Amino acid sequence: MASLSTLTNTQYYFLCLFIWVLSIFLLRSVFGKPTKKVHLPPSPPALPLIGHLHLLAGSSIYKSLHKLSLQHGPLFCLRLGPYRTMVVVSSASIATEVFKANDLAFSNRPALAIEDKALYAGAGFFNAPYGKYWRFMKKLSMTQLLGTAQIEHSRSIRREELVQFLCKLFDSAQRRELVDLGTELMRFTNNSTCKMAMSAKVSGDSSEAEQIRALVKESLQLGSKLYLGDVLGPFKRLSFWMYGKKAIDLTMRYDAILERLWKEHEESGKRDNEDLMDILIKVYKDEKAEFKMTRTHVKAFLLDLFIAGTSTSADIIQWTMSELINHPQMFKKLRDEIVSVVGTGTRLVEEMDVPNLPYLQAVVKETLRMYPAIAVTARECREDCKIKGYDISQNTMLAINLYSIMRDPKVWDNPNEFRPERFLVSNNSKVLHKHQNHENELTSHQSLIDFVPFGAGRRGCPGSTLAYTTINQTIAAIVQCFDWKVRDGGDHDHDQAPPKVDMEVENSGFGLTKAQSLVCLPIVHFNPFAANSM
Ligand code: HEM
Repeated sequence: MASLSTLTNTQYYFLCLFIWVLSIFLLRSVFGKPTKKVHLPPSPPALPLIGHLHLLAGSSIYKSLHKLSLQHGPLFCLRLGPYRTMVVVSSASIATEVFKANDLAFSNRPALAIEDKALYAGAGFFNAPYGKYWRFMKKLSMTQLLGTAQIEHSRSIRREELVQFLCKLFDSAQRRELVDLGTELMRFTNNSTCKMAMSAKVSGDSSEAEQIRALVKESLQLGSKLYLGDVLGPFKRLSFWMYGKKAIDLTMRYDAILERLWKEHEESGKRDNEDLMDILIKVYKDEKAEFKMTRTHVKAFLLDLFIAGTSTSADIIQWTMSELINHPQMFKKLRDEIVSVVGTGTRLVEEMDVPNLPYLQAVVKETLRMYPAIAVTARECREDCKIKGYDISQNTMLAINLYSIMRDPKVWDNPNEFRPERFLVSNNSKVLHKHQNHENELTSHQSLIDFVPFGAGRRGCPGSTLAYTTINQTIAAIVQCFDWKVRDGGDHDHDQAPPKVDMEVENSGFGLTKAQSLVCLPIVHFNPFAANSM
């Protein structure tokens, strides 16, 4: 008989269905029907027991929710099985009400189905309930771990890894070899994060970074199944029965790497180049710290950083390069801008050049708008509240569709068109819009929250500055150094337009991932590592 952990998705769905049938009758017979009358947001017709779950099957969650919002409006309500209600937000004006007036009420996240048992779930920061631990870690993240000083401090690590990445591309270019840019970018962002976080080895047979890359990939796959287990309501811990062994095995492998690195950090004593693990160990040992972190808290936080920060940045760089290859005039405009700041044939573009490259920043923002790496963010309501006059009760799950908000035609002209200029004050301007959010006035004193690739409010992404830093410089360097030719089978007629990058999106998961990795040929335009160029 197949072990429970090897159940296919279909078998898993049927098992869930069976458990609902059983549990609904048990619970209804014990507790009866709720009596309180609430004014809920509109809702599509539901099926018995499963509610609206069938409407979410077969496609990426953001796509299914976006489609439903076109029929049912920017605020609607879905029933996920008999126990869970999910309210879906799909417009900038409602998101503004959530993130501004009700930010505190929506500052919890739904808990994972196997909480406390694996993946350090109970101790993680990403899923931590709003409370003493989350507030302590948020402050630590913003002031030390992911703050500007630490980002500055780790600049040389990012540059070293970027040079390694570019050298690989120069190598392929010399051999006229196609490069799988998607895979190489994932390796690059992972290596950078591993080194910045805990000075991990990124090359050789025992590369810790390679092991972590594999673990992060497995965690992401498992994570989406564990979130599904949430619809089992009071029985959600049963999903531990199905995926618990896998999750524990994964945690143990990750734990072994971290414990080894922790020991190395303690043995090496005080170091000049403090990484995140050094800072976390210091806080862990600090008897006077506002919150007493456990060893598990430290490890869980580092795991969160890897899961939240590596594939997201790699995906955005890959989408940006795909759009630039498909829009040669934008590629040229960006390269001209870089040359105007850095000069020709002198040096590699650096992080410090980015503030002088507004078009680069606009290109990256436009990619983040069109291809959010996390397309839907989930929150949970901490207390009864109202949105647009509708009742949202405590524990209701809130799905904020960042994709829909950033494609809202009421706010964005031609939202499906890639047009970086929209982020500049005027078409040929060299000035970016001042605020992160696109400037639209809701009232004279309340601006609309409509640019949300990193979410918003207190649970917004604490890694956005690091992400912008990595993405901007990497794109600038790739454009400065290489021209790109898309794989075309070699028989391409030179009178025709060059082949385009396939922009299809993978039909699963929480974000917009490219269905096909970007495979193309780098052609050297400028090599800053050639003699006398650095
Ligand atoms: C392009 C890159 C990235 C994107 C698009 C992105 C996007 C997001 C989004 C949408 C959220 C949820 C926000 C919300 O609920 O309002 C989030 C949360 C988070 N992100 Fe990022 N992120 C990126 C990079 C990073 C990096 C580099 C790190 C750290 C190294 C990071 C760490 C986190 C953490 C820890 C949270 C949880 C925050 C909390 O619950 O309080 N992210 N991110």
